[in-house]
Parts: sequence; structure tokens; C-alpha cells
Amino acid sequence: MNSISQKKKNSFSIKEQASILKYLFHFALNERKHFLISIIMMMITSGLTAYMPLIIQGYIDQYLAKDNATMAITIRIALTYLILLLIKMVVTYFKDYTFKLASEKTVAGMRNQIYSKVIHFSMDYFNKTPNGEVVSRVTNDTQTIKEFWNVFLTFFDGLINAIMVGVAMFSLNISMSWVFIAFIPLVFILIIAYQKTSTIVYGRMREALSRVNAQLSESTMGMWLIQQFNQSERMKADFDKINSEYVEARINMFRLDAALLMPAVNLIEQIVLVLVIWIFGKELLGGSTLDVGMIYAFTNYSKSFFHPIGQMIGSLSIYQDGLVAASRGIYLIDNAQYAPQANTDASDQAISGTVSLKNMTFSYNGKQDVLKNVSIEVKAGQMIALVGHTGSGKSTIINLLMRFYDYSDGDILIDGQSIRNLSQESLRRQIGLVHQDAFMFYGNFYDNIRLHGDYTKSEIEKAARFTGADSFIREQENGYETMVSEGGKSLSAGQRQLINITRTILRKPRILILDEATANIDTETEGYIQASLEKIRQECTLIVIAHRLSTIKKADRIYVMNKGRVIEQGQHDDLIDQEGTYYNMYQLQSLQGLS
Ligand SMILES: Nc1ncnc2c1ncn2[C@@H]1O[C@H](COP(=O)(O)OP(=O)(O)OP(=O)(O)O)[C@@H](O)[C@H]1O
Repeated sequence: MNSISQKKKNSFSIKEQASILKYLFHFALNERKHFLISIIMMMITSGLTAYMPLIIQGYIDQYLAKDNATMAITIRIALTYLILLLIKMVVTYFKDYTFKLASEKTVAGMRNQIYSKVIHFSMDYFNKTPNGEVVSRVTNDTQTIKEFWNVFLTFFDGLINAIMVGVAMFSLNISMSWVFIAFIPLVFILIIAYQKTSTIVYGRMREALSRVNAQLSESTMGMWLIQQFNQSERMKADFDKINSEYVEARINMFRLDAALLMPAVNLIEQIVLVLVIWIFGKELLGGSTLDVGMIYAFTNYSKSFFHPIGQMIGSLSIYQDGLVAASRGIYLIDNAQYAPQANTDASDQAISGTVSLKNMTFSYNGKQDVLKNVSIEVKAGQMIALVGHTGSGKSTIINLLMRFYDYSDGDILIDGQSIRNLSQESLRRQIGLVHQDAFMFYGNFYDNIRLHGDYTKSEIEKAARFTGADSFIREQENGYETMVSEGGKSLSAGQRQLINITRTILRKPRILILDEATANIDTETEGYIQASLEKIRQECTLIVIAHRLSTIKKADRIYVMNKGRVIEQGQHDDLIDQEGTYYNMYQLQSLQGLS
């Protein structure tokens, strides 16, 4: 499977195609009953398509031509034809329904599997992959795969139909049937020519479409940046160019389809028809009797033999799309970059909150160390602070403690045990992390604080009173029932942070981490939160990252970081006495009125 696991691949060798198809059929196994019923119905409809012209042919040649048709015979034949026609209609309906039902369910299964993989991927994957691409894998690609199944419907249908009609033709007139068979190589040439050209043309179209999507997703996400820097006109011009390229690619696709699809198949069909008439005409001129019914049957067969073949060729472009979409899904599943896993015997024990980092060295990219031999100790119930310049590695320590990334050099212990021995679920339940960026979901304040947790309204309100969020929530139009827009755009940054802190407090974590959590909050509210934190300190371990040093003065230990190393540590007064980096930072903030 690895041979096809190449990102953005647009053409595939026969072996790769077989591998992708095997993978897709593996998903279809659950729906084999429906697929089988549908194939049986395909056989019935194709059988009827092949048989029905024989009824008319028999009527013309045995009764009309011999002048012995009676009203009773005519009605019997007309009724038989009508009943068969109705049966064909009903069977065709159920054939399409069961096939589409089966393909819909198969693709739903794939979508679930891809999504359940994606939600366990590492942060590294999400850092490197644009949002739009992740969404596209789960929605657009699985949609394309669904259309891909319809290609199979068309293919099976076309094939079974050609076989059935072929058998009927041979039973009627062998030499005339060879005329049809003689044109099959030409059809194959057409199929190969179409597939080769369509791979290129459709590939260009897909690339152009992904450029359109990328530009759209990038510009909607960074709209404020575009407007702030007056880039709207330039973005419009860029989009216009990309959009024109897409339209051009689509026009090329239409041109190709218009030239090679139905017109070419129709031409072959008409040539065969002319040949049939010519051969019959020649036989008639040679003194043979005229079998009008036979002419009727073969005229009919030329349509029902070649028409599905035209549809088969037309679906080749979707086939190509399906291969690309399926290969991307396989790539995602095969190259899963999972979030760090706990040890197999990891336990779910309650923690008291002692944290120690032992000689941690860490790199995101395997080249540059962003943490260099960092050791940190926090006793249960203590408060420590991490301070230092931007990029010094403070948040990285938190990323490792939360197990967003795996590490190899050094270890992190909680209550003396490696965090690898704690189950992911237990670790994240007992550690509360409050980030600077608080995400809000569409829902009311209760929902946003509860986050699907099992908490009563009074518990939520109590937590909100504790953090001070309660007062601004009550000022909203419908209090706690007020709907918050997605992303929380209807709230100020400080209000969002208060909600975020409330969410975390509500869960009563054993270890609370505040990563620049009070940066957007005014001094008055911050004072309020500080007082709340003083109360929390008695109940849990507190790890605070802060640029504003006034907020961490009371910490039991302050770690000063620089370029991935701890360069100073101690209590506020000790660090001031040392007159080192912390002292300089504090002096600077005092001058700016921040301390
Ligand atoms: N996901 C990531 N992938 C690769 N490199 C990263 C990633 N996150 C951070 N870094 C790099 O690691 C280094 C430390 O970043 P970190 O976020 O830990 O710094 P910080 O001290 O928390 O900074 P700030 O105070 O600005 O938040 C930086 O050089 C940063 O570029």
C-alpha cells in the first residue's frame, strides 16, 4: 500500500490502481449484501434489454411478414412487452436504490474511519496541515469516493448489458453479430485515448480547483489582515487570475468530453447501423427474404450495445478523481501521525500534583533544540512561574506536560511517576490548561463553560462567581442563556479568557496551568482573578507563564528561561537580589509601569 501512499499523486500504474481498488472493496464488504442484490438486478434489467427486441422481431417476422397476425396475438404481444417494460422500470429503480444506498453507507464508514483517525493525530500534523486540507479529506474526498462507486455501477451495468445483448445478437444472427464485435477494438482505443487525455486535463482542473479553494480559505481566515493592510484589490486580482485558470481548465475538459465522449461513440453506433442496413440490403438484393424484424432487432441492439459503453467512457474521469481521493485517504490512514500514546499498562490514578521535569531536551523538528537540559520541580500545592523572553521555550514545557508532543531526552514525572504511565484521559482530566486564546463554540454560556461535561447550572454559576465571569455574563441580554457566536467574536478578549478560566476551574484540576491567561484582562479584573487564584492555590498545583511579572511575585519558585535553558531560579526577592536577567526584566517593567 505504501507505493500508492504518495501525497498529491494524480496518475497511477495498473498495480497502484489495483491496490487502491482492493482498499476500497475492503470498505464495501460490510455492504456486500446490498451490492450483490444490486448486481443481480443489473443482470435482470440487462436480460430484459436484450430480450425485449426479440419479442418485436418475432412479431414482425412470424406474424406481420407472413400476414397471419390477429388482434388477439397483437394484444398478447403488446401486453407482454408492456409488462416486461414495467418490470424493467421497477427493477431499474430498486437496482439504483440499493446500489446508491450501499455506496452511501460504505462511504459513511470511510468518513467515520478517516475522522476517527484524524482526531487522534498529533499537534504536529495540525501545525503543518492547512485547516482546509483536513476538512477536504473528510468531506470532499469521501464525496468523490461515493461518486466513484457510481462508476462501478455504470461499469458493471455496461459490461453485463454488452454481454447480454451480445448473447441475444448471436442467438439471432451470428454473422451480423460479428459486425458489432469487430468494432470493439475501436471502442478500446477510444477508452485508452480518453483515459490518457482526461488524466491530464482533469488533473489540471483539480489543481486549479485546489488553488481556488486554498485562496478562499486563506483569505477568509486572514480577512482582518487583508483589510488592515489594504490588500483587498490585490487579493481580488489574484483570485480573478486563479479563477480564470480554473474556468480555462474546465473548458478544456468540456472540449475533451464533447469530442471524445458521446459523439465518438454515436459515430461508431451509426457506422454499425449503416453496415447492418448495407448487409441486409445486399442479402435482399441477392435474392434472400427480407427479415424486417431482424433489422428492427439489430437497429435496437446497436443503441443498447454502444450507449452504455459511452457512459462507461464518460465515467472514466470520475474514476480518475476517485483514485486520487482514495489514495489521499489511504495516505492519511497509512501515514497516521498519532498524538503521543501512554504506555500500554498506563493507569488512571488520581494525582496529588507534584511535577518534576528531569533534564528535558526537546526539538520540534529534530534539528534545533528548543529545550536544553531543563529541570523543574513543583511540589503539590505550590505555585511556580515560568518567565523569559518570547521563544525561550515556556509554552513548549506545557506542550510536553500535556502530552501534545512526545519527547525522548529526559522525563516528566507526576507524583514521582513518568507521565507516560498515566493514561492520556486521566492526565488531561487532572491538568487544567488555560491558554491566552480562548476558543468559544456556538452555544449559550452554560454550554460554553460546561463543554459537554456533566455539571449543573448552579455549579457553573458558582465557578463563574469564583473567577468573576458571573458579573459580565449577567449583564448580557439573556444572562447565562445568551448565545455566544462561534469563535466568541461577540465577546471581548478578556471576557473570553474569563470564560476559559471558569471552564477549567469548574473541572477542579489537580494541576492548573495558566499560559499568559491574564494577558488580555484589565488590571481590576486581573486583581479579582489573582485573589481567586490565591484561593485555588490551596487546592491545586499552579504553573503560571506570565510576561507581566507583577502577577507572579508571590510564586514559590520562579524559573527564568532563555533560549531553551533555565538561567535563574528562586523566589522573587532572591532573584531581585541576584540582579540578573529577572532583575533587569523587572526594572524595565517598573519603568513601563507594569510591575
Ligand atoms: N509547533 C511548533 N513547531 C515547531 N517549532 C515550534 C513550535 N512551537 C514553538 N516552536 C519553536 O520553539 C521555540 C520555543 O517556543 P515556545 O512557544 O515554547 O516559546 P515561549 O517561551 O512560550 O514564547 P512566548 O512567550 O512568545 O509564548 C520557538 O523558537 C518556536 O519557534
